[in-house]
Amino acid sequence: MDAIRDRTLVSSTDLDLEAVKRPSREEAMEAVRTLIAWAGDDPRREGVIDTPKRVVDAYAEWFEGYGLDPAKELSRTFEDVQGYDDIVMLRDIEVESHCEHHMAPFLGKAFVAYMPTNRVVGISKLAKVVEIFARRLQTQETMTQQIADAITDSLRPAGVAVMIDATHQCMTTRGVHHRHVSTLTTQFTGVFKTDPTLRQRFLDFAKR
Ligand SMILES: Nc1nc2c(ncn2[C@@H]2O[C@H](COP(=O)(O)OP(=O)(O)OP(=O)(O)O)[C@@H](O)[C@H]2O)c(=O)[nH]1
Ligand SMILES: [Zn+2]
Repeated sequence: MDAIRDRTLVSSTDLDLEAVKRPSREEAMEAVRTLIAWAGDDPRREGVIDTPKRVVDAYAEWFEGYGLDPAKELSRTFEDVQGYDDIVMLRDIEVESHCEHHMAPFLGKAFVAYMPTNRVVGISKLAKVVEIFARRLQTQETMTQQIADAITDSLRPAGVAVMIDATHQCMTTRGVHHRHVSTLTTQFTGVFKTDPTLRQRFLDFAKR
C-alpha cells in the first residue's frame, strides 16, 4: 500500500502524479463497494464484506510499479565483462499486467536482449524492469517501448530488443471473445534495428 501511496517516479511516461489527488484507502474501498452494488450484489453480504479490503490490497500489488524506479534497478552495472561482446538475452520472462483500457489482465511472456558495450547489468534486474512496467496501467505497445527505453537510458548499450507475447483478457473473456488470440509487440533499437541478421538471431532465440 505504501508503495502506491509514496509513488516516487514514473520515468519515460507523461504522468504528472503530483496532480493526482490520491484517494484514501477507505475511499478506495468505498469505490469497490459501489462496483459490487453495480454488479448487482449486496456489498453488506457476508461473503463479500471483506472484498473491498482484499481488492484494495490486490491493487497495491498489481499496481506497485508506480512506486518503483526502473533506473534504480539498472544503476548497478559491472564493467569487467572480460571481452564478452555478444547478445545478452532473457527469454520467457513472465508478464502479468493490466490494460489501461479495461483494467483487465493481460498475461504472457517478455523477451529482452541488449548488446553490451563496456558494461553489463545483473540479469535479474532486466526481469525486474519488466515487472515494474507490467505493474502499471498501459498498453502492451507502451510497455514494450518503455522497457527498451529504460535499458537504453541506463546501460547505453549498442542496441536493445524487446518482444512481448501476451493474451488480453479484455478480448478473450469479454468483447469479441477471441479466446486464443495473442498479441505480439516488438521494439528494436541500435544494432538490432540496423542489422537484420542480429535481429533474426534475437527472433530465433526467442522461438526456441
Ligand atoms: N493497441 C492496444 N489495444 C488494446 C490493448 N489492450 C486492450 N486494447 C484494445 O483497446 C480497445 C478499446 O476500444 P474501445 O472501443 O474504446 O472499447 P470497447 O468498446 O470496450 O472495445 P472492445 O474491447 O472491442 O469491446 C479494444 O479494441 C481493446 O482490444 C493494448 O495493449 N494495446
Ligand atoms: Zn483492455
